[in-house]
Amino acid sequence: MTKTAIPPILLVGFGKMGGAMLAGWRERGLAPSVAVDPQLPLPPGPEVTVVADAAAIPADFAPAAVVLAVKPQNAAAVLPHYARYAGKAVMISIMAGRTIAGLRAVLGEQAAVVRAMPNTPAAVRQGITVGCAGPGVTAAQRALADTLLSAIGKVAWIDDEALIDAVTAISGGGPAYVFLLAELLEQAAIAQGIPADLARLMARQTVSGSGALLAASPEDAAALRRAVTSPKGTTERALAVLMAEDAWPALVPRAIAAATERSRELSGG
Ligand SMILES: NC(=O)C1=CN([C@@H]2O[C@H](COP(=O)(O)OP(=O)(O)OC[C@H]3O[C@@H](n4cnc5c(N)ncnc54)[C@H](OP(=O)(O)O)[C@@H]3O)[C@@H](O)[C@H]2O)C=CC1
Ligand SMILES: O=C(O)[C@@H]1CCC=N1
Repeated sequence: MTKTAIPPILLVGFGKMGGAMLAGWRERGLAPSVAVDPQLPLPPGPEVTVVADAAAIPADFAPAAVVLAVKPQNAAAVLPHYARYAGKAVMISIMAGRTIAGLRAVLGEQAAVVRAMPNTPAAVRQGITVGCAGPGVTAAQRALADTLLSAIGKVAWIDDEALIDAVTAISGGGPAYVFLLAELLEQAAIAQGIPADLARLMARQTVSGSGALLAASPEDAAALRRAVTSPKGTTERALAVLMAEDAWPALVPRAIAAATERSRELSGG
């Protein structure tokens, strides 16, 4: 018998993030669901009916949750087609920047909206999602959202919606910064004369192995960093470059501030 831990979902936008969430839900056991995307990507499996637009959703389909995973710039055009589910299903938006008030202005005041910010490790159920429940979200709806989001990784809830812009910058986009590090390590290895295949393996395994160690260890990140850094050794030399005042300690906060500001800009446009 198929395990269905996840109730029927209507997934609107089946791109990189929506697709990653769907992969996580399917692995967990997904009740028959519908995904809408004009791209009609590869059939994702028998439990998901893929349709090109809202008009093609079976009339009798009654989702427990509608997950809005289109680009924020498409929200104004796409959302009105889903207002008919508001008041019945909990509406879970993962769109960067789009506020609960802005979503309810389009979906109707009866819409129970959860604004959530996941990340792509959801595809392997290693994501982190931070959620914020809007007005009218019942305890049962919040519990349902928690079930859905827990199926793709860790979940935290906050009351102050304004913090979601910074969440977007840190954990929403964070995987990109980690993947950039893997790219740069690989390139630096090649520049030092290491064969490309080995450079790729070393970079990937160093990033994923460090992540696994961080996840498994009770130590904080700084302690794990110090454990690598032998006094007067090689790592110390590299960290002197990376931790210089104008290097990562300045660049990372600047990058996060830029992304946070962009999330705020996306609230309206
Ligand atoms: N990527 C990430 O790591 C994260 C993304 N997010 C948020 O998730 C959302 C999606 O991002 P992402 O997956 O990267 O973007 P994608 O462009 O990969 O996915 C969005 C998908 O929605 C499709 N789409 C466009 N119009 C409609 C429509 N009318 N109905 C249904 N689907 C439609 C797009 O098709 P087409 O290409 O033709 O437009 C595309 O396939 C964004 O709001 C983003 O802010 C949140 C956290 C992390
Ligand atoms: O780059 C973006 O706008 C989205 C939100 C967080 C990750 N990707």
